[in-house]
Amino acid sequence: MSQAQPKPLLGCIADDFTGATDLANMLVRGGMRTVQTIGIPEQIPAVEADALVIALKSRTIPAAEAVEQSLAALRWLQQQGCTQFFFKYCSTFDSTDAGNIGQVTDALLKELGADFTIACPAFPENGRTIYRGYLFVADALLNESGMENHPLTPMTDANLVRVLQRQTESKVGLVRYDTVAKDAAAVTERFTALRTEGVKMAIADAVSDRDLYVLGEACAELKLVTGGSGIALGLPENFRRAGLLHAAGEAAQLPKVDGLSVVLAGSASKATNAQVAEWKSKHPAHRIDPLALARGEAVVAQALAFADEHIKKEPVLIYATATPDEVKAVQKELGVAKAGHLVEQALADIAKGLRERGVRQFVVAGGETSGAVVQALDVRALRIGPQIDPGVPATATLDDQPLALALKSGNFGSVDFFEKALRFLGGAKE
Ligand SMILES: Nc1ncnc2c1ncn2[C@@H]1O[C@H](COP(=O)(O)OP(=O)(O)OP(=O)(O)O)[C@@H](O)[C@H]1O
Ligand SMILES: O=C(O)[C@@H](O)C(=O)CO
Repeated sequence: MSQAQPKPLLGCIADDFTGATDLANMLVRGGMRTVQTIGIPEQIPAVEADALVIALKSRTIPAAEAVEQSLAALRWLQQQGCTQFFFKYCSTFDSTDAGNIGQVTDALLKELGADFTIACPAFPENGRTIYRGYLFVADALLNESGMENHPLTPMTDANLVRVLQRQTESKVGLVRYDTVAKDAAAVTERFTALRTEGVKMAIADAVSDRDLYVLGEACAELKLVTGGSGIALGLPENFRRAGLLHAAGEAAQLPKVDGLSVVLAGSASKATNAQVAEWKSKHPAHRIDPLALARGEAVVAQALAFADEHIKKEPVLIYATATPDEVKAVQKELGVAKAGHLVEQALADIAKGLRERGVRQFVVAGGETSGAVVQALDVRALRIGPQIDPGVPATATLDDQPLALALKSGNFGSVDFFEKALRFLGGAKE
């Protein structure tokens, strides 16, 4: 961004890569031209943007490191001229008692000299709603939704006030549904009351997009907003109302990217398991085995040899996706962190090998997995394009020879998502 260009308005810090594209997708839908960077960029992307989203990989690293990286990202965004800031985490509040949502929020508030923010992971379009502080995934409480089996951040308590309180010494409060059901003025009044009670962060109930628009409007004056992508629904309108957002026309245009295509899945979520099964019933697929990786077998070379047999004719899926029981068995043998790292590294190496073979369109399932893959592909920044499914846009790298990427959060996407995403990356509009 040169000095002559208008400054970005909203600066966002996301704790994982697919979460970043999810948020960017929401902002683009609201008419904000959005650029996502992979980590804090060394060079400023030379494009105009109303919102900047920095994708970190800080969800499951030690809290002190997550704080340090998030603060560095905040300072960079401040230097670019952003005036409001957003900390994006998962719509299923993925974290452990060790962090990192509470600690990062505390640090960002302090750095901004702010005394209050909300914490709202609700995303009704994808089935995440919050009532009386309890998070539901579709019809189930969070701790009965399958998220209790997550490989890295098992969620065993659906009461988000309790979950967040365990991650911070600041007082955590609640903006109840009865207030949100009124209007933005009632919510703002509640913010004031909570501040008086010494509350620094408040979980906000929301069961519909209407609630998110109300909350978004009430957040207009907050320096920091935290949550899932849903709470960003109402933010573009605040800038428009203030006469700051002039972007006209299409915020979601991408260059055309030709080349071979693949799907890489390292997510073990329910949705990804179903998507893998659907793909396998129709197309070539190859499974990578974490235990074979641990034994030092040539798993990457085998996967690339499989790809060589097929990719010139049709796209392939390479996956580590397994059932919760299979994942648990592997983790018992290798340890959670080692199992995750081995699989991520293998998929990252496979992605590099595939690019050398002419692959230009990558669909990647899983936030940690996407992080590993985009780092391996040396991706620096992404332009965000049209939505494929709620929470997942098509994207293209900001390079002379762009790659087309769809980075899917583990639990997002319809059962035929992989095929649909490849159609989008190939330039189709649906
Ligand atoms: N078969 C397996 N055994 C053990 N670990 C696995 C296996 N398959 C995947 N993993 C690991 O599980 C983790 C899944 O995390 P990832 O963030 O990629 O997916 P997700 O949690 O479903 O997605 P999101 O974070 O977007 O919700 C990764 O570290 C991955 O390497
Ligand atoms: O909010 C979500 O559910 C996703 O964007 C995500 O962060 C999953 O990793």
